[in-house]
Amino acid sequence: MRQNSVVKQPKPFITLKRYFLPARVVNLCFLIVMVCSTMLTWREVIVLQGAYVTSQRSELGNVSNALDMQMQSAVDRLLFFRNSMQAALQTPLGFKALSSVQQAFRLLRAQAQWQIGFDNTRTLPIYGVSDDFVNQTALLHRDDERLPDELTMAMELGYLFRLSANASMLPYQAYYISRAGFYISTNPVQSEEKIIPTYYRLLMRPWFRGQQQQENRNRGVRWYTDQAHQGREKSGFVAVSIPLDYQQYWYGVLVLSFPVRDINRLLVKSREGQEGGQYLLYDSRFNLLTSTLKEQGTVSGFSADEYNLLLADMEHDTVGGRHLGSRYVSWQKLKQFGGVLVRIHTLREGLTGDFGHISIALSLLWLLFTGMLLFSWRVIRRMVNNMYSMQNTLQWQAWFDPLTHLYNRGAFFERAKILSEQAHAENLSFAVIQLDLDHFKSVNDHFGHQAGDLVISHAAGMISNTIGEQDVAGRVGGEEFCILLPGSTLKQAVRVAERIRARIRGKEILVQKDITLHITVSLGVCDAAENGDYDFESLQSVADRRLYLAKNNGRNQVCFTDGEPKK
Ligand SMILES: Nc1nc2c(ncn2[C@@H]2O[C@H](COP(=O)(O)OP(=O)(O)OP(=O)(O)O)[C@@H](O)[C@H]2O)c(=O)[nH]1
Repeated sequence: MRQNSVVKQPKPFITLKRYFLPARVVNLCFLIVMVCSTMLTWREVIVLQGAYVTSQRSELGNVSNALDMQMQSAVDRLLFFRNSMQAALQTPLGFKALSSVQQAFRLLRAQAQWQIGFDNTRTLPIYGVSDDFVNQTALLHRDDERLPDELTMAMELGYLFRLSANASMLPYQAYYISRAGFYISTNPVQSEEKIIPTYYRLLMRPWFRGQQQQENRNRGVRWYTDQAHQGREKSGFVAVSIPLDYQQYWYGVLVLSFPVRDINRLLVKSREGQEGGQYLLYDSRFNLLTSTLKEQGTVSGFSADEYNLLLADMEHDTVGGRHLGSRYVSWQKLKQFGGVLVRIHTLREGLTGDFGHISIALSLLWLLFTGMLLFSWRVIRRMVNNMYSMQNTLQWQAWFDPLTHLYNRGAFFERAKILSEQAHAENLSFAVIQLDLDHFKSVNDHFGHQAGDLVISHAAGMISNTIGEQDVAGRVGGEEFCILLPGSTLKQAVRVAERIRARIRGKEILVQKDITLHITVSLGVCDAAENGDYDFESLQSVADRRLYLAKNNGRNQVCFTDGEPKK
């Protein structure tokens, strides 16, 4: 017997209702809100991350542009010096003072080391070595014809070196190293015995050796770098040099050298005003030149794997960045000497900066929102579940009788109307059984109301178990039941009624401790075919009339005619 609904609903609607249970709808809504809020927060995080990366690159860009500018101006100066020197060689000045330099040289040239300190407030001293030193050293050559002009040119250059003395952010040392066994420098020697070692060291530098004809065929500007080794920080440099040639003769080399320690100072200074971050400067082969890390000069700042990852990135781009563990590493190739400036920003630095504060606030907001969402989801889920079960209970109570679990009178009549109309429309037979417990009052009177209830519910159980799937039973009065049998003829309905009567009669009901009862029922049966009338109320009144015929005739029997009932 189907008892789930009085009014039949279309199948798709029932399926939809099953899937869209209120609890499921609540789950779905909250899930959508949570996914959307998480996606929105995630989007914010991505935008924030983009802004962070941009800020890192811009900080790095500022420093690397400053470095590049310093080095570009060094190149400009170098070219200016070279052109001035060529002009000086072409048109030597005829000042008397300058010719005294040549005289001084003639007197000193045989000495192991010498210095011509002429007009030191205007120009720079010339430091030199002996003829023997020059003769014994490959690459050096003292050409007596060219020497006078070169010496006066050197004095003029000293004047220019002084004029352009360092006012720049990045100090440099300027040198002219002549192949004729002398040099001038903005970095004066402390004592005369240092002239030979200094000159020798300058000759050994790649910036000098690298300017030989076969090494630098187009005779242009060349950059050279040397790492600052541990404990020998002073030795590191980034230098730009150019050969001085005139009338196909290689006179010497002009060099502007940036000591690594000064570059380091510039990098340390650049960090001021920035939100943390450390800088590492690498040469074109990605060897560390200097870094602002504490362990400066001793570490590259990266593990071998990280180092290789960065190298791979740098193969194709001139600027980039990536997260390495908890650090963000941005890098930019410098235009001037092929070096790479790297900025490392740690998570700790990031968290204490603006982006960190915004990220923390964003995460906390998301956590708060999600927490509140989950909390309200639990509350609403519980409320919806309670309301749903309450609604089901109320609905059940509106349709069903709590004692027998059969349709109550109102719901049964509604259902009966629908089923009788359906049977009529489909021209099906339609039978009705009206049933009443016999002498039920005496059960109440003898054994109490509770025992009476027990008897009623037992009788209802037996009715339910006896009727077919398509049949519908309802409790239409205190101990009165009605059964609809759509598709059953009168004969079939009488057989069902008989079965019910026999079963109830045969059942021993325990009403009190040690007390059992046998009860009987009287039944009236009719069907629509008898009068061709499908109106349920008419059918029920016929069945009721026959029920009373059965009662009058002695009870415990089925009556299906309006004449003499049949026992
Ligand atoms: N225990 C109990 N008794 C009920 C309930 N509803 C109605 N009754 C009682 O059922 C009895 C019906 O008695 P009557 O209508 O006089 O009929 P009867 O005693 O069954 O006798 P006949 O129908 O003539 O065989 C009344 O005493 C009602 O109080 C119920 O829900 N529980």
